[in-house]
Amino acid sequence: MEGTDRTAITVTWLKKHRLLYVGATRHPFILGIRDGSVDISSFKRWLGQDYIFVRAFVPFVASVLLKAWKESDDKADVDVILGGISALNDEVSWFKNEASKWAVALDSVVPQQANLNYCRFLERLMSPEVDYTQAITAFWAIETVYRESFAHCLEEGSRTPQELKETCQRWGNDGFGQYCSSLQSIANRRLEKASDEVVAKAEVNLLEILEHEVEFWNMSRGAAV
Ligand SMILES: Cc1ncc(CN)c(N)n1
Repeated sequence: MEGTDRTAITVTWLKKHRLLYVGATRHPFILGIRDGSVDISSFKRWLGQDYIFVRAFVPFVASVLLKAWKESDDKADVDVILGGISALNDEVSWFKNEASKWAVALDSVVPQQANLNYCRFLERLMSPEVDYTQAITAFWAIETVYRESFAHCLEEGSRTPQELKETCQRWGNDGFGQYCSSLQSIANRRLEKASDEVVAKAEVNLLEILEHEVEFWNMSRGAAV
């Protein structure tokens, strides 16, 4: 059907790796927020650790912007990524506010191993050997896990506690959903034109991202790291 992209590569991947995707987006930590059973100390641990992650995410997104500017076949990509950087700027301020609300001392949070591993992976993705197609696909995947996870906490039937709703809105709102769709369209467009080697690498990166996301949620729940 004209205008309908039935074979978008990212959609095929999410079906192929459904179990892992569901593991990353329907993790017990998220389900605990959604049904109200979440342990607030877990939430606070997640908050402190995610602040560290987001700070490491900023240079990664800046590297994606640079690659888009140099390599993209569509100038509009830079605008979408710039919007992401602007949202990240708000996100950093939000973390600081939220941390003071919950009495989490961000300066004394020590990054846990799962966080360090994920940040190291981001650094690998920043390397010049990783091309724009791989970088934008990874960017889409990382944002989408949060979008899908937190949107689930706001869907009908959820019993998310009032004091956690704003957190869920941050990534679960429709605007963030639109932004993730824009990233997905860019990723699909690039993947369709990419070599088999780049497509294969991007798929491996997606799997690694989903694994890191699961580990990140595990860490928040206080699992051994
Ligand atoms: C671990 C993690 N993954 C994704 C996001 C979304 N920016 C985040 N803040 N933290």
